[in-house]
Amino acid sequence: LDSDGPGTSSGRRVKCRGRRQSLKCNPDAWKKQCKELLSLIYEREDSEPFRQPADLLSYPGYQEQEGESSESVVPERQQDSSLSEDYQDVIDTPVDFSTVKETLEAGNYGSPLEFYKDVRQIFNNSKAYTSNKKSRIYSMMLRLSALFESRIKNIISEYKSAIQSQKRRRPRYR
Ligand SMILES: Cc1ccc(C(=O)N2CCN(C(=O)NCC(F)(F)F)CC2)o1
Repeated sequence: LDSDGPGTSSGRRVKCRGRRQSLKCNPDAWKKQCKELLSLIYEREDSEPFRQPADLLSYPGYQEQEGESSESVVPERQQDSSLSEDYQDVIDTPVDFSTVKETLEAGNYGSPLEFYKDVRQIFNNSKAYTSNKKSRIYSMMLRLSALFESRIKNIISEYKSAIQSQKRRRPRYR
């Protein structure tokens, strides 16, 4: 992501002379691009487990129902050790796509790098929480992460070169 791209080391990036909106020079273009990427993620079924905060309530039957005898039949899923520990005990920084979406729409990300950091936390939490690399949710995360990484790298490199070309140009007096 750090490669400057052609023509930026020596002279000015003539591509960005005075036409910010249409070319790859608009340092604010990343916001719309990240919103579009987030919509694409929401369209994927793979994102379903990551669209709202994870907690054991989302797994009905994992909580002792009121008045249920202590020898309640354990749903067979509970035997999957990957879910036996409380999510909040394992994960220090819970984050899901609904919080990322809110932050982006509120304009509370200063750059696509901050957006990238939060989304990567979603994926890292899933890696940390699973104890079974074959679990369905983990495999959903892997597919979603591959899609995300393939799209975010261009958003970030365009943002970085827009910033670079902004630094080299003469200050414009409004
Ligand atoms: C078995 C396994 C391995 C890794 C994960 C994982 O990444 N989790 C835990 C479950 N989870 C939710 O509980 N999500 C909330 C709702 F409502 F979608 F279920 C998503 C995050 O889970």
